[in-house]
Amino acid sequence: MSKVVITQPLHKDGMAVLNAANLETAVSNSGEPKEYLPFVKDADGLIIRIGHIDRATMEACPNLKAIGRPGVGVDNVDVKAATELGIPVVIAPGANTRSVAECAFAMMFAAAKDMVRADKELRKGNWAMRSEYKAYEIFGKTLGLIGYGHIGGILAELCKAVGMSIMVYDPFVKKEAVEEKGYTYCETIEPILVNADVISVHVPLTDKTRNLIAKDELAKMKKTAILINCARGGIINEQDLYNALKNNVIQCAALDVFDKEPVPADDPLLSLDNVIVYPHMAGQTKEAASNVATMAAKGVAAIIAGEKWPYVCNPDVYKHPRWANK
Ligand SMILES: NC(=O)c1ccc[n+]([C@@H]2O[C@H](COP(=O)([O-])OP(=O)(O)OC[C@H]3O[C@@H](n4cnc5c(N)ncnc54)[C@H](O)[C@@H]3O)[C@@H](O)[C@H]2O)c1
Ligand SMILES: O=C(O)[C@H](O)[C@H](O)COP(=O)(O)O
Repeated sequence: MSKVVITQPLHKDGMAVLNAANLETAVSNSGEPKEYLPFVKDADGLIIRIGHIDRATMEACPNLKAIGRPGVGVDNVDVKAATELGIPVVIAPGANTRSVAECAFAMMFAAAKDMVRADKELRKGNWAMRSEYKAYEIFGKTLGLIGYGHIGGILAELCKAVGMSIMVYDPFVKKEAVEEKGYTYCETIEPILVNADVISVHVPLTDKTRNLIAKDELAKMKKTAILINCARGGIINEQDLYNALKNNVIQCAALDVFDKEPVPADDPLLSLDNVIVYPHMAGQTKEAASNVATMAAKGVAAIIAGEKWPYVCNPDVYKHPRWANK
C-alpha cells in the first residue's frame, strides 16, 4: 500500500480523496524536516502545509514520488531539487483565489474605515475618539496591484465594482490584457507607489520579489496609503514597514503573512495600532480549504498512480528519466 504523509491535518475532503485512492495516510504534525522525516522516509507522497522541504529531505526519501501543496505558494519547497529528482510539485491554482481576493478586499475596507482601531477603543469605553479616526471613502480611489495573476485579477474586478480605478504592475502579463479591462498598465512599480491609495501585493515570494517593497518604496507612497499583503512575508521588508507605520509615512498596513509564522507575540509590528493582522488565513475559508485539499490530494494520488498530473509548478519534471516511459 502506498503512503502519503501530511504535515498538518488536511481538510476532510482531501483526506477522502486519499482514502478513496487506497493510500495509507499519516500526519506528522510538524513541517520541520527533522521532525517529519521519520514519517516520510518510506513514503510515496508528502503534502506539506506550514514548514518546508529541502533537497536533503527529498534525497532521504527514496520512494518519494509527489509533493503536494494545498495552495499556490511554493516558496517552502526546493522546486529545483524536486525537478532534478523527478518529483512533481502539485499546486492548487485557482482553488483559493476568490477567498484571498475577498480577504484583501475586506482588509481594504477595514483599513479605510479605521475599523479595527475603533472597535478596540470602543470596547475600552472610548466613544469620544469617533471624531479622530482616519476613515475615508473607497469610491473614486485608486488600487495599485502588484501582481496580476489569479488573485490580483479577481481583486481588480471587486474593486472596479465599488468605483475604484485600477493600476497594474506585472511585467509578465500583456499590456493589452490589462488595458482591455479598463485598467492602467504600469511598466514599473513607480507610478503605483506614487499614485495609488491602496496597494495590494499578489506576487510569489522569489529571489526577485524579496524586499520588493522596502524603505525607498514606502517613502514614495501617499501619507494616506493603505498597504495590503496577502501574498507572503518577505516581499515587504518588515523592519522598514514597522518604521514607516510608526512614523506615519503611510496610514495603515493589513497583513495576512509574515516573515516568521506563527508571528511571535512580541513582534514589534503587533504593538502598532495602524496595522491590521490576520493569521495567514486569507485562504482558510471553508470553500477554499476544501478546494485546495481536494486538488492537492487528487494530484498526489494521480502521480503516485503513475499519471502525469497537469497542475504542477514544475512541468519540466516530466522530462526526467523517471517519467520516460509514462
Ligand atoms: N495568504 C494566503 O493564504 C495565500 C493564498 C494563496 C496565495 N497566496 C500567495 O499569493 C501569491 C499569488 O497567488 P496567485 O494565485 O494570484 O498566483 P498567480 O501565479 O496566479 O499570480 C502571481 C502573479 O505575480 C506575477 N509576478 C511574478 N513575479 C513578479 C514580479 N517580480 N513583479 C510583479 N509581478 C510578478 C506573475 O506574473 C503572476 O501574474 C502566491 O504566490 C502565494 O504566495 C497566499
Ligand atoms: O499559497 C497559498 O495558497 C497559501 O498561502 C498557503 O497554501 C496556505 O497554506 P496552509 O498553511 O494553510 O496549508
